[in-house]
Order: sequence, then C-alpha cells, then structure tokens
Amino acid sequence: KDANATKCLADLKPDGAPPNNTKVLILGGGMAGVIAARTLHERGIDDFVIVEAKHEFGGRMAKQTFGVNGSEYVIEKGANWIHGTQTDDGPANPVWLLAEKHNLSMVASNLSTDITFFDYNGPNNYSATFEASLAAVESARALAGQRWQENKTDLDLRSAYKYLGVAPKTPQEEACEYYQIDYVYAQDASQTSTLAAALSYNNTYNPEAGGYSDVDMLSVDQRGIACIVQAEAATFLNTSQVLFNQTVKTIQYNQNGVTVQTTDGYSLTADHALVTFSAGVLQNTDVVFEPALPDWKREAISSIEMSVYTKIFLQFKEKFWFDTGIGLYADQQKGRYPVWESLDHPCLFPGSGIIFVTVTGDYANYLEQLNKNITQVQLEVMEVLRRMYPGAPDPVDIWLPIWGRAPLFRGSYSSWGAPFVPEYSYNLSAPVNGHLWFAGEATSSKYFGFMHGAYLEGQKAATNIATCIKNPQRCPPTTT
Ligand SMILES: Cc1cc2nc3c(=O)[nH]c(=O)nc-3n(C[C@H](O)[C@H](O)[C@H](O)COP(=O)(O)OP(=O)(O)OC[C@H]3O[C@@H](n4cnc5c(N)ncnc54)[C@H](O)[C@@H]3O)c2cc1C
Repeated sequence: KDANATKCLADLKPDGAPPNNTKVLILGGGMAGVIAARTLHERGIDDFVIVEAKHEFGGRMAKQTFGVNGSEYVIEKGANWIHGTQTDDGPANPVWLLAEKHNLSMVASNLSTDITFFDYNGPNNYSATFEASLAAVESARALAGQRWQENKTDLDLRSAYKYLGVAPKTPQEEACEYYQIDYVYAQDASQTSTLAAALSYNNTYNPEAGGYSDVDMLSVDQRGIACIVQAEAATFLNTSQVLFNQTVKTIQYNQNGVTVQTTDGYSLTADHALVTFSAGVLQNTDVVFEPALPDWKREAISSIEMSVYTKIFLQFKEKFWFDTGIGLYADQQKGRYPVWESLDHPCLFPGSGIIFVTVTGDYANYLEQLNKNITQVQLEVMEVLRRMYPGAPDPVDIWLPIWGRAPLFRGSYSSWGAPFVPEYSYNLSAPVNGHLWFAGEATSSKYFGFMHGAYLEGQKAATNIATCIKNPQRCPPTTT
C-alpha cells in the first residue's frame, strides 16, 4: 500500500493566493467532494479547486476527542458505521474498500441481535416483540414494492403499519418500532416513506437484490473515520488544489460559467461548479444562488427531509451496564433516550467507561435547544439511565454535538417522506444551466443518507463533468 496513504492529511494548507479561472470548483470537501476531485484527476483533469469551510476534509465524517484527562478517546460525532461490505463476487461497498485501503480499524457489529432490553421498570426481555417489529418492517417493505408495481401512491410507514394491522400500541412495541425506523431514518414512522424504506433495504442491505451485504462495520480507528477521505486526498491532491477555511456565500452562474464569493472576500471563477453541500444547507439561506435556482430544483431541495440524529456521549469511572453492544429502552414517551450503545466493550474501547445514547427527530431538536444547558441534558439522561440501573453514579464527562443548527450541515442526513417522489431525487442531482452541478448523499436515490451514497454521487457527477469538458457536445443544456 502507498505509504503516503496511511497517514491522515488533516492540515493541507493553501500556499498563497487561490488559483483563479479553474475548470472546476468543487464546493465542499466531504466524501462527495473528495471523491469527485479524485474522479476528475483520474480522468486527466487537475485544473480544479476544492473550497471547504472547515480546516480539513470529512464533513459529516467527523471525530471528537472525548473523556477526562488521561482517559480520552476519539469518538465519532457523525458517521460511524460502514453499512454493507461485499457478498461473494457481488458489488462491494466503495466506502468499505476505501476503509480497507487506508487500514481503518473496524469491528463488525451486530445491530439486530446484540441487544439487552429495558423499560421504565428496569430490565424486561421483550425480544419476542422485537422479532415481531422486524417482521412488521418486512411486511411494510413488501407492501411498498407491491404498490409501486401497481402504480399506487407511496404510504408513510405509520399508515402502512396501520393498514397491515401491526401498528405499535405499548411502550415496548414503540421502542422496537423506534429501533427499526427512527433510529435508521432519524425521523418518525409518520414522516418516513415506505417506498424509501423498501428501496434502501433492497439496494443497500439485501445482497439478493443487488445490495452489498448485511454486515455493518463500526470504525474504532483513533485517527477518526474521516481519515479515509483525508488519506485518499493525500494520494492525488496538491496544496494549490485546496482552499480550506473558506465559506461560500454566493454562487453566481450564467451560460458562460460560475463565480463563487466567499465570506473572506475571495472571488473564484470557473467553467463549472459542483455543489456538494448538504440538503439542509441548500434549504437554508446560508448560500445564495444568483439567479435563484429554477423552480423544479427548489421544489426538489425543499421536498427532501433533513433529519437530526444526535449521539450523547457519557463517560463513567467504570462500566456498570449491559455486556451486549446495545441496550434498548422503552419509555412511556416514545423516543426519550431509547438506544444505548456501549463503547466499553471488549471489541471496542474496553475500560473506557463510555456509553452513548442516540435521540432523533423532534427529541434531537429539543436537545439542541438545551445544549447550552448541559446540566439539564445530564439530569434528563441520568433519569432514564437510573430507570435502567437504579443508583447509577453521575458521569465524569458528557458531550453532545450540534447538527440541526450547525450552519455547515443543518441536519444530520436526508430522508424521504411519503410525498417525496423519486423524480425529486433525479431533480436534486440534475445540473442547472450546463455549468452548475450537484452531488452528495441527498442526491442519491438508492443510498441517500449514507457515506456510500455520497461517494457514488461525487463519482457520478465528476464523471459527467469530465465528459462535458472533453466533449462539449455532451454537456447538459445551458438552459435552466
Ligand atoms: C450523526 C450522523 C451519523 C451518521 N451515521 C452514518 C453511518 O453510520 N453510516 C453512513 O454511511 N452514514 C452516516 N451518516 C451520513 C454520512 O455522514 C453522510 O451521508 C456523508 O458523510 C455525506 O457526505 P457529503 O459529501 O454528501 O456531505 P458533507 O459531509 O456534508 O460534505 C459537504 C461539505 O461542505 C462543507 N460546506 C457546507 N457549507 C459550506 C459553505 N457554505 N462553504 C464551504 N463549505 C461548506 C461542509 O463543511 C462539508 O465538509 C451520518 C451522519 C451524521 C451527521
């Protein structure tokens, strides 16, 4: 393996003024942006610049050092699992291949069976209810597939469950449904498209339907999972191709090209720009397009959901909890600190005393409002943990990230609601005016929400841009 590729390139600093008048500006240096750059390079186009607001590559692949002095660990505040590897000679998840290439430390985790069950009275083994909830999702997916073939409208998962007679009624059933739906799509069943649940299952997890595999690999690499894009960037980029710490505020486009203004006053021109900002950023006013994007594009951007998924990390002097990877907690209020994951596990960070709990959707939004008041968050979280373990001590450290209100993300990842028709997905990725291109996890109709969705979309957009640069007759129309 390339020796250069085993180190992380976290601090690629620009040397001098940014080059101007490039062929391509790649806006955003997450998975989609870096893979787009590599794809251009592979096609012989090196006249590009990546413009990134942060000081390093990775975007929503982002690490955090957590823990008290002397017991610190690198944890992942964003993406942590590589969902799907490879089955026999079938297609391989490209992110898994990238992780292998850069020697990422990963552990296979079993998210479906390695669970201890709790409710508000303490331990309570409702694994049979859990099995039933797995069957309910299967039925809903089958229903979606059947309705799709019959040209019927999509249903949200709540309606599908009611229709199938499997809607949850008890707190335990609700916790199981949460684990199958909210914990994956970061939104409630009533907000989630049944068709999308079927699509992501068929294309991502089910090898028989062309997916990768049902194996989930958890990164435990102390360089952070973003290392795989940083190390990949180090294999082909030079410093003049990167502009870190520059936040794009305006994107002007016309039939000749694109001009991008940053908050530091840089004005960069190019023949093409590839926008890889999250759907949440595009839904807000942080970046202004001049002229405004056409109606079909704005409708698609506005129609996708940008959900919030928040992990709250706690460190204790020592572990006192379950030995499985996951503890599922059923509260009387659905979504209240339901999924607990132990990092103090023989395969992960033994002796770390770290556990984290995930909240999503409205609950995550509520917590973001509380963030300034970490004492209140701790009180709430510990109230639940003490229902699971009466007498549990206070943590020595607690931390949670902000995603929904973070100006560079405006949410954790995208998801489809029932009104989101697949044509919107096509419109999300479609270029505007022949010079403005779009890629990122949200533009993927198969793998939206995932790192591999971002990877494949970055690759696809850059392939199309390279084709256009080399064969202008194959460029998209210069109309909006
Ligand atoms: C909490 C959480 C958990 C997740 N868990 C998983 C998981 O386990 N597995 C999985 O596969 N996926 C997971 N994901 C999703 C995964 O992280 C994303 O799908 C993927 O990383 C998106 O890559 P991207 O390139 O499309 O976007 P981004 O990573 O958002 O990249 C866009 C880049 O643009 C930059 N940017 C934004 N605005 C501007 C601006 N105005 N000017 C300049 N730069 C700007 C950002 O800083 C960012 O670097 C998770 C995400 C989160 C937040």
